[in-house]
Amino acid sequence: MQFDVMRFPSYAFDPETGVATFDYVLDGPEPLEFTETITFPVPSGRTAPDAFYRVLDLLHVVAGVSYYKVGAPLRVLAPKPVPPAVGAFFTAIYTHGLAEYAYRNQLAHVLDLTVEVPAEAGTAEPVDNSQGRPLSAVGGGKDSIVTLEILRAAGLDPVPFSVNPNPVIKAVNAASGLDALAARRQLDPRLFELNKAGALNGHIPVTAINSLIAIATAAWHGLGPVVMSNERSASDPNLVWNGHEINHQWSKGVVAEGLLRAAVTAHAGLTEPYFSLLRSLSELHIAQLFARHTIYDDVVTSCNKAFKLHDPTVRWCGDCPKCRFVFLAMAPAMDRARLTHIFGHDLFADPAQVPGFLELLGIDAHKPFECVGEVEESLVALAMLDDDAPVLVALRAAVPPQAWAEASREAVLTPGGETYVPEAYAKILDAALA
Ligand SMILES: CC(=O)N[C@H]1[C@@H](OP(=O)(O)OP(=O)(O)OC[C@H]2O[C@@H](n3ccc(=O)[nH]c3=O)[C@H](O)[C@@H]2O)O[C@H](CO)[C@@H](O)[C@@H]1O[C@H](C)C(=O)N[C@@H](C)C(=O)N[C@@H](CCC(=O)O)C(=O)O
Ligand SMILES: Nc1ncnc2c1ncn2[C@@H]1O[C@H](COP(=O)(O)OP(=O)(O)OP(=O)(O)O)[C@@H](O)[C@H]1O
Repeated sequence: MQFDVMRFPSYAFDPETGVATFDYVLDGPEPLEFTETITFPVPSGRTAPDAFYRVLDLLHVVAGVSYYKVGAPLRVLAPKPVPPAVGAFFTAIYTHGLAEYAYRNQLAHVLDLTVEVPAEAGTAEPVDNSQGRPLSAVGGGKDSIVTLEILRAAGLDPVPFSVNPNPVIKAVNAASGLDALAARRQLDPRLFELNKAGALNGHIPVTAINSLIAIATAAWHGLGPVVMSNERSASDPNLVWNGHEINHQWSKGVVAEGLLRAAVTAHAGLTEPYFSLLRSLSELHIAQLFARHTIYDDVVTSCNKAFKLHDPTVRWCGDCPKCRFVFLAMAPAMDRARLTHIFGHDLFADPAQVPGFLELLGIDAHKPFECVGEVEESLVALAMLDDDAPVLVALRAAVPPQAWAEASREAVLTPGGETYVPEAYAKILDAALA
């Protein structure tokens, strides 16, 4: 299959049902057409404001990555004039956001794309949304639980929100006792047929898509900022290829956060659209904060296999990089019985897990293409554990002396780095960390 250009013919939105449909074309000798459907929760008695439609303009282009990856055409033509900040955001989504896909499929041209916009538009009138109730994105894992509980403890009355909540997310919301909002996202089923037939495939920047759906929902429901739980280490690349950083978690990183905020403010006017409350924290630090909340122990699930569209696991699979990393990160903050209860497995008792843990410790391979923390975090977590579980004994023996010396507990557990957290929320975070 060969395609010259990707186009975005139109999108439609019905405020009665909350259904938005986004059309895409991969143009070439044999064009392919796709339609993605997103169903927003409908608020009672609120007309969708201009800002909502303007966020849909951004979502239309960003959600196109799932279809772009079928053919990787050389050109991507955005549908309407937008401010320069939006053009920069689109290009970053199609290059950095698809970098892992480009690397795995050896498609160097993807990293050099520029999304073409028809003309430059002016910026939108400001819409002050900073004082509304926060919409708190919930993914079912430990990070968003920590954010939800910090916001709740500060009396901010957060609204939990998820895209396609699966049983894990529903159970987390039930455990929180808060009323949640949800949006439905349906990929064009044709994509799955093409995948079965061997079309190009790979990772897409899903957090950017979920984030824009969350911002549109907040705008329609008259809520305040969308609060994410993306950690410091999400900005850390997996490897460098042809001079480009390849980061599985790029759309969770701080650069993506800044570009997305700037694009939404420029095009939709929202003055405080979106930030990650946990940006300054390591995963290890977040795991320590999670350990304070036992009410989620029967439901919290970070394993990505539980979030597959087809044949998901019920909870933790117990044998993937993410399970291993979160197990290691939580281990210093709770006793082994509680940890084993949460995971349904004791990963430190199983010697078959040793090679996977060695990857996390930076021995033998690059950081896995998964949502796992930095090598230093894994080393510090290991150094904080002093019992003789078989896996821990093997890992201690394998770590070279200089690696221990370079891993600083203080650096890992001290908040730091660039963030976009507004002042009022920064005070709340400080209080939670005190
Ligand atoms: C659940 C999961 O980890 N999925 C990744 C996996 O896809 P798989 O085929 O095993 O399962 P499905 O997710 O059910 O996908 C079925 C097909 O649909 C395509 N697709 C899915 C969602 C979408 O928005 N667009 C799509 O085109 C997908 O490509 C499949 O063909 O492997 C894929 C290839 O590496 C990954 O792209 C799948 O990742 C999902 C998009 C996903 O939701 N993953 C999150 C759990 C995830 O990775 N989150 C990151 C966040 C960073 C980021 O925003 O990039 C993280 O936790 O680090
Ligand atoms: N289905 C979803 N709907 C809305 N937001 C989501 C969804 N899945 C993930 N997110 C959000 O995207 C961000 C990254 O997700 P991620 O999976 O890393 O977080 P998590 O589930 O809270 O924690 P963990 O890292 O333990 O899995 C988080 O802010 C999370 O709340």
